[in-house]
Amino acid sequence: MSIRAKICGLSTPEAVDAAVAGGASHAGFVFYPPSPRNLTPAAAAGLIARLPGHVTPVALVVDADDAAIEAILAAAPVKIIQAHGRETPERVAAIGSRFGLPVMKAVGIAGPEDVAIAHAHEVVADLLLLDAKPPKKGLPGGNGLVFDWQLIAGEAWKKPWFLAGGLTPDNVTLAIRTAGAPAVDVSSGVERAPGVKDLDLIAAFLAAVASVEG
Ligand SMILES: O=C(O)c1ccccc1NCC(=O)[C@H](O)[C@H](O)COP(=O)(O)O
Repeated sequence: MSIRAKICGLSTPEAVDAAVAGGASHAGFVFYPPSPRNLTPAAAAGLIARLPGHVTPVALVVDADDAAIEAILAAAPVKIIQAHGRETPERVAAIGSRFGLPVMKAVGIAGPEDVAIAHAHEVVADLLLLDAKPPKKGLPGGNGLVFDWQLIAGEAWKKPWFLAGGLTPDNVTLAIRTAGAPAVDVSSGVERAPGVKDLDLIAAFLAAVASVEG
């Protein structure tokens, strides 16, 4: 089976089209005002309209309350909610049942204790995204930081999962092989400046992923 790839933090039609052309399975849209990749729900809706049916639109939120998620869903027809803050398993379950959409819980991994936290989340989350732990100050994700893939090598997961954190066209092949990842997620590694996607890097990343035997 081929490795799936999500390009996150898309904010222009050109970048969306490059993700689709390169074979991305998921397209991520950030709804978090401090981020350089933040979008309004209306702007995201315009970008989602460009996606063919086989590319799944994902809304990335950070500790969002129900009203904020409602406002996103009222305008933007996303199919997965990516919870990328400090959401507890209880909050992840509540988001899923309130909005009737799959929830992908992002968990920062820096040590074995974080792997245990990810396993606690897989009981309620529909998907997991295993990412680098963010710095104490700054954005809770999208920082281009790599974590030690050996921490999850050989780990068995009950839910579908994505490997994230500092992936690039140059390291994604080794990352997939080391972590045994069935899917990957990238943002900074396909940018030429924070929030500015590079179309050639998107193509190179997706070509590297496609070249890995699943
Ligand atoms: O991208 C952001 O600005 C962002 C803001 C707040 C929380 C998460 C954010 N991004 C997460 C991602 O883009 C990805 O899901 C993933 O963490 C990969 O990021 P990167 O290391 O930049 O490839």
